[in-house]
Amino acid sequence: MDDNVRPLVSADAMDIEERKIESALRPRTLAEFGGQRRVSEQLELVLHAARGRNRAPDHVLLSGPPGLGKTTLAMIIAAELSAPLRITSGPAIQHAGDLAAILSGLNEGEVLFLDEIHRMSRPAEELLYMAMEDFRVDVIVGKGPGATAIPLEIPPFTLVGATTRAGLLPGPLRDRFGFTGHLEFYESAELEKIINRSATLLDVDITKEAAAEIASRSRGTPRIANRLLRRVRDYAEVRADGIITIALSKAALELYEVDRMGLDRLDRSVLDALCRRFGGGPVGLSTLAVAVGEERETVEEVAEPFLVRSGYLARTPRGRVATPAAWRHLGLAVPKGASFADTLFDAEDE
Ligand SMILES: Nc1ncnc2c1ncn2[C@@H]1O[C@H](COP(=O)(O)OP(=O)(O)OP(=O)(O)O)[C@@H](O)[C@H]1O
Repeated sequence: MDDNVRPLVSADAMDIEERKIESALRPRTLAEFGGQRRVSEQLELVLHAARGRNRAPDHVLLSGPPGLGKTTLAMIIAAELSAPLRITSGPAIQHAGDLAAILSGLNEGEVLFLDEIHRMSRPAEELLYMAMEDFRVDVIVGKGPGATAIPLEIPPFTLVGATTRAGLLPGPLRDRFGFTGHLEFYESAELEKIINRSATLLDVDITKEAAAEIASRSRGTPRIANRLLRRVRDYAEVRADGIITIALSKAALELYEVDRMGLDRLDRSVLDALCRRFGGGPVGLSTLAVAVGEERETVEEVAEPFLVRSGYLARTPRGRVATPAAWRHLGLAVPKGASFADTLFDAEDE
């Protein structure tokens, strides 16, 4: 896929400057963390109780699509416990020894954030089971029949695991988390508040209607809301007087090809391939990913959750299927006798 076809939502397309701004916009406390009321309240309780007992809280698993606040919550957990935070990720831990080194370097009460925990190697995962439960790891010294396991004590710590694919975690690993929080997509009103907060931090003037317009195109995702706000701010500064009005937001978002339902180029190209090339499906995920020139994971983790939630795409045992709403969204006639069930949800009032 050529570079300017990269979706505005793709995390890897973010440059360093963007990451810095993203980090500056992160809420620092649970009180500042908007939305996810249930998870916030539950976490508040877990942390409060742990503080009262003066003990490290249970391990926490956070799951949900990208950009909903898992990293932010891990940082907040550490801050609320006044504990240092160590950050690593599943793909960075390919050998059990990598994990043993990290764990043995932890101090008492520290919070270890393990992002993309579902992508850790199997031997590392097994080592983690023991560390989570017994605060101990066995370090294997030597090879073959002469190898010996030397037990190593680890000070009590709290693991915060994050995953976009909770279903991929083996049961024994999932069971070792004392608290699991599933993050849901945000309501527009919640995103509007997040946009207003970010606008204040960025010192940008935005009208209430404009904040609502950006929120409604942000796919239920704060990261996207903040990113769209920054792009609209660029537009306002370059083409107008810096103030973000509703007309200006609409013009800017049109330029960035984010449509009124919040679909971007990647979403539309997935739907387009599904309808025009595969007659609405069913089609396998890998074939669909090749057709749009993206990684399978990008289609599955970035585009699909929103398309499914918005009622444009259905996952069936035989593959991905476009719903009637998808055909209509692309301005195409809904074919008669196609394989989808007409009872599938309809995203638009058309
Ligand atoms: N509840 C919230 N209130 C305000 N801002 C939020 C909230 N949740 C997330 N954000 C903002 O969205 C951005 C992305 O959040 P974060 O990095 O925590 O997401 P994530 O779920 O860890 O994503 P990934 O799975 O891609 O790592 C951050 O800049 C953060 O400021």
